[in-house]
Parts: sequence; C-alpha cells; structure tokens
Amino acid sequence: MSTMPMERHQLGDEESAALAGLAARIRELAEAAVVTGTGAAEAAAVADEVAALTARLSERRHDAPPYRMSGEAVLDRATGNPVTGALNPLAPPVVLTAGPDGVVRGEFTLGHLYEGPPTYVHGGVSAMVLDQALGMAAAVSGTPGMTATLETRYRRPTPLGVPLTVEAKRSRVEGRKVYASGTISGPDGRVTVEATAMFIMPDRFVAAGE
Ligand SMILES: CCCCCCCC/C=C\CCCCCCCC(=O)SCCNC(=O)CCNC(=O)[C@H](O)C(C)(C)COP(=O)(O)OP(=O)(O)OC[C@H]1O[C@@H](n2cnc3c(N)ncnc32)[C@H](O)[C@@H]1OP(=O)(O)O
Repeated sequence: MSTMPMERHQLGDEESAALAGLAARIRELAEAAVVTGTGAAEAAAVADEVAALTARLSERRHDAPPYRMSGEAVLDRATGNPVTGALNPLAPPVVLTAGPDGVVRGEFTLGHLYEGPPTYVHGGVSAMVLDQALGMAAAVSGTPGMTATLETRYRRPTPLGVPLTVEAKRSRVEGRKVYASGTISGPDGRVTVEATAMFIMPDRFVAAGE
C-alpha cells in the first residue's frame, strides 16, 4: 500500500538535484544495456557491479518515493512519477509546464528504451505521456481526478530519437467528470497521436474535502 502524501519524505533542493543526477545516470545505463554489444562475460561482470550499487543505495530506504518540497516551480511534486519524475529512471522524463491559457506543454525525446515497432515509439508509452499531460491539464484548471477513460488515435508513427511535443488542455466539466484533450507532435509539427480523456474526482476525495 502506498504512503499518503503527507507522510512522505520531503526533498530539499540539494538532495533533489543529486537524486535527479543519479536517475539521469541510471537512465543512461538502461539505454546502454539495451544496445550494448559487449560479450557475455563482460555483461555478467557489469551485472555484478550494478548489483553492488543497488545494495549500496538500498542500505537506507524510504517506504515510497519522496515528494519535492512544496513551493517549487513544478506542476507535480511526485518525483517518482513514470512520466515526469526526475528521480524515476523509467521516466523520459517529460518536463511539463502550464501556460496562462491552461495549456500543458512539454518537449521530450524518447530513445531505444521506448521502442515499439522498429524505430518508432511504443503506443502504450505515447498513451502514458498523454494520460499524464491530460491529467495535469485537468489538475491545473482546478479539477484534478483519476483517469476514467483515455482514448488514443494513432495518426502516424511517432519517431524515436527526435524532439517531440505534447500539448493538453481541459475542455469541459460535468459534475465530477472532467474532460481533456491533447496531442503528441513530431519535430515537423505534424500530429502523430491525438487523445481525449475523462477524469473523475473519486467520491471519497469530494467527501473528505467537505
Ligand atoms: C483523485 C485525486 C487526484 C489528485 C491528483 C492531484 C495531483 C495533481 C498533479 C498532477 C496531475 C497528475 C496527473 C496524473 C495522470 C495520471 C492519472 C492516472 O493514472 S489515474 C490511474 C488510472 N485510473 C484509475 O485507476 C481509476 C480507477 N477507477 C476509479 O478509481 C473509479 O472507478 C473512478 C474514480 C474513476 C470513478 O469511481 P466513482 O465511484 O467516483 O464513480 P461512480 O460514482 O461510480 O460514477 C460517477 C459517474 O462516472 C461514470 N463513470 C465512472 N467510471 C467510469 C469510467 N471508467 N468510464 C466511463 N464512465 C465512468 C459513472 O457511470 C457515473 O456516471 P453518471 O453520473 O451515472 O452519469
């Protein structure tokens, strides 16, 4: 069971920067691991070294990923988020910002780790990025919620290794249902994926806030 936000360790700037640097190096390691041409003996030797590093990091553990201190200029304090989390080596990470018009926007590049069809981004990865961006668009407009539906339309293949743009905006609110839409575009500005989603604020959160 994950820990509730208020019980989580809160990171200061220095700790946050150091751990983001660690995650960046691990991301490079993961990328190297899927394309390395090294032999079996060397791969086994590196695996032993990595296991030793994992043991070293695990000497002191939190129950769950920490949060950034509140007040930092980031949309989401969840450092372990798989899309935006600077501390999560699985996250590209996508840096999302919100404009005054409520549009959430981010630029990101996906490498070999995210390949689906040869040389193209995995559709599930595109859906994950869009889920996050649309969810943030709902949240920054003052109506956060859990994803109830997410529909993606893959218009053309999304290329790996080039700068991509994600954009999202809340469209309408109907009671607890919040709708948002967004796109991923390639460097030529052409849309590769479109998405619409519906988010619902769970009853228990509405009740808890009353
Ligand atoms: C919650 C607060 C979050 C706060 C966040 C703040 C931080 C912001 C910072 C940064 C943004 C982060 C962005 C994150 C982005 C990623 C988000 C995710 O990945 S979320 C994980 C994946 N989603 C789930 O796991 C949901 C699982 N499902 C549920 O928990 C429930 O089913 C839920 C909450 C979706 C609805 O449950 P009910 O009990 O509240 O809803 P009922 O009362 O049954 O229904 C209300 C109405 O909604 C319809 N409805 C319910 N679920 C539906 C569905 N899945 N599809 C279509 N309609 C649905 C029903 O038919 C009903 O409609 P009628 O009022 O009768 O017209």
